[in-house]
Amino acid sequence: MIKLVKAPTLGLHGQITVPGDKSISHRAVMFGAIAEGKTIIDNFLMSDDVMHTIGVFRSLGVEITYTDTQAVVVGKGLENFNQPSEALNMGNSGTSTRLLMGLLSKQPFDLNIFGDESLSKRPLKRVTDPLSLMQAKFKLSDEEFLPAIIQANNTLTGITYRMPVASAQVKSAILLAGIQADGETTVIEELPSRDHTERMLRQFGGQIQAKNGVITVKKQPQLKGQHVLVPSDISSAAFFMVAGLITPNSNITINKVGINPTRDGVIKLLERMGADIVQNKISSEGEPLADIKIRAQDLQGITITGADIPSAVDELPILALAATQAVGDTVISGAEELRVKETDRIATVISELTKLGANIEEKPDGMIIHGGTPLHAINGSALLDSHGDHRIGMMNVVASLIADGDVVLTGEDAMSVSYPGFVEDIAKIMKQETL
Ligand SMILES: O=C(O)C1=C[C@@H](OP(=O)(O)O)[C@@H](O)[C@H](O)C1
Ligand SMILES: C=C(OP(=O)(O)O)C(=O)O
Repeated sequence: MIKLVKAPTLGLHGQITVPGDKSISHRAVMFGAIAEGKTIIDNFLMSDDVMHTIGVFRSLGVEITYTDTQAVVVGKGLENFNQPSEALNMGNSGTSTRLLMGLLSKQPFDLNIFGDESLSKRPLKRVTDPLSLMQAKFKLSDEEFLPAIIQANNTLTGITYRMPVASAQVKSAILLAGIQADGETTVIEELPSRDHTERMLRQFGGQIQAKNGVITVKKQPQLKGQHVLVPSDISSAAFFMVAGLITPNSNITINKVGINPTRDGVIKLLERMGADIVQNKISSEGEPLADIKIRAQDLQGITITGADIPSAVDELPILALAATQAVGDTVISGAEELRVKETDRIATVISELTKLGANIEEKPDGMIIHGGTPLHAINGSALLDSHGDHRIGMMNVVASLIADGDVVLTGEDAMSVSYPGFVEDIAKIMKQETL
């Protein structure tokens, strides 16, 4: 349990560099492991989720070493993994689970996989349905959940698959099987989801075609180890963007954030709410980067619909907090995917923010946030809970910056799933009133 503190009246100030991108760090380890030779990954995210991806490949015999911000993977190729002696632990990580169900769907031995309580409630048929059409074989608990077995298999065949949900994890699982399959594999997306898998496959020397939501891969010749520079994670930066906007008198810069257009929905949505966000672009060979400048500002309520969700899917909790401070209502619809994340994020956002006086109506596919509520611990004190969900934990920490009364947070350990050191980094930009 930790005591949370209100920001000083002088606001939040200074520069902050958030850790490396989680989605890209997972993928860099995966591509590094199946490539030939060494992959060096800089600004690597050393978080609980990514450690589970590392753990899986170590169990498969891949040599991986790391320091604070760099990882080195000595690739083995797809056909030389060792049979692990134990079940593979995916921890809390949906990305590890779903991508690896595709990547490891053509191994000569069974792979037992399991995860924590939250991950064991998250749906997997969305990946096993298309992968089974490709002739991969799985056994799921209750035909949907972990623990599961990725069964031994020596054939994969390409398919054409129209995505029923916008999900980069499903798309990536199919593409990672597609690069080992006979024939062509095509994924058709209605709405664009994050394209880090496609970009990284190209960087590792692979061939992929992607145009207007139609993405095609074939069996690849041996990929080659690379030097990967991971951008700072926009999903982590989002907590600082909203903290800077809603905490009076703030003025902060968030350094070298990844602004891939399939991920920058949080910036677009905050701009629609009236935020003036300065993006100083930095030239880079890989993913696009920018320093982002934020000042405290008044915001207006907006309407967020299904088409807005994929590029901001993990940022909806912190956007909901921003909406509690906006003038007017913010209506979020088409966001049913939030119900199958680490928690039901529609329910947990509402349960936590209402403890601080927010006025939010629950809808099956979203919420209506009635803005303009000064946040305060009801009856003077509030016990917030991360519910084991890193993004709910971090939303609570940011909410406490503007909340009156005594606020404490339980389940703070969850934040290390994507951002170890988040509370310490928030403390760094709290300018002391005596300065
Ligand atoms: O591919 C990825 O790295 C991710 C995709 C998204 O999940 P879905 O594919 O389920 O939308 C996102 O919520 C998750 O945090 C990371
Ligand atoms: C949903 C998330 O991750 P994952 O699906 O990898 O557990 C997230 O990071 O918010």
